[in-house]
Amino acid sequence: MPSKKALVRRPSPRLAEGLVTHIEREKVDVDRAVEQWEAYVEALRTHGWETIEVEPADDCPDSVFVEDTVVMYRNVALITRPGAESRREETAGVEEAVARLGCSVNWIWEPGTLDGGDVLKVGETVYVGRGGRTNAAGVQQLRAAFEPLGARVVAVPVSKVLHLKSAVTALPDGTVVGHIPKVDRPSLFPGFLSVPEESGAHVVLLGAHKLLMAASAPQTAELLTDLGHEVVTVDIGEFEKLEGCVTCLSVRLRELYA
Ligand SMILES: NC(=O)NCCC[C@H](N)C(=O)O
Repeated sequence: MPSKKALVRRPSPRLAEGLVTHIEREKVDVDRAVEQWEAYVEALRTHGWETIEVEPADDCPDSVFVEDTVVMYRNVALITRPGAESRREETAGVEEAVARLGCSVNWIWEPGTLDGGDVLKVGETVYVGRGGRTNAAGVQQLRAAFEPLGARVVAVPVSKVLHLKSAVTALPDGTVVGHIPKVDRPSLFPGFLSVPEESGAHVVLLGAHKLLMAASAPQTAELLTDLGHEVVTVDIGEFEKLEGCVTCLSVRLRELYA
């Protein structure tokens, strides 16, 4: 049976020092962030996901954004080489966690850089954002890792936001959702739905038509509910101050067989 496991990583006490690239820095309340993280993890559990905590990386301020350190395709875990040097030490603990789960492990190597936030899977299509964190060598290495497994890798430019998945994610039916002012080339996606809020572009598929979204996108939640989806919301305001989204706080492992 397909698995419903999700990797998560407890916030570092140094979270407030996390990187900020495209927005003004705002003070982060770490205690509040921990509460928000716990509620996020609880939402995953409530909707049927077994959460697995990666060993915390207290010296790495951005380590809670675990999605950036590994990309899954089938049972292969591609350990990334994050574009920001300050994030490179985050990968060791994640590598150990996925190896323990029985994944095959592969790596992005120098000179490649790639952040998991730049990778969006829609069926067998793997979109990869070529932007501030993922370089051309990273894209090539991702192709080399996943195309032999049947993936169709499509590279798309990202210039307006941190990661591809800060701009677009996908609904269960494959429709790509994005907030137009933040999307470089909406026409690259076969089915594109424009949403009214930037954080409305971030959905985590909890299963069937259930979507996890940030509480900061009420109009998009209404739009998607009206299209027959069930929307579950969480407040992740402290992580949004660091350019984090609902997607980046977990890595869903859907194709491991127990
Ligand atoms: N995949 C994501 O959306 N990751 C967010 C990473 C935020 C972190 N402050 C960073 O700049 O790397």
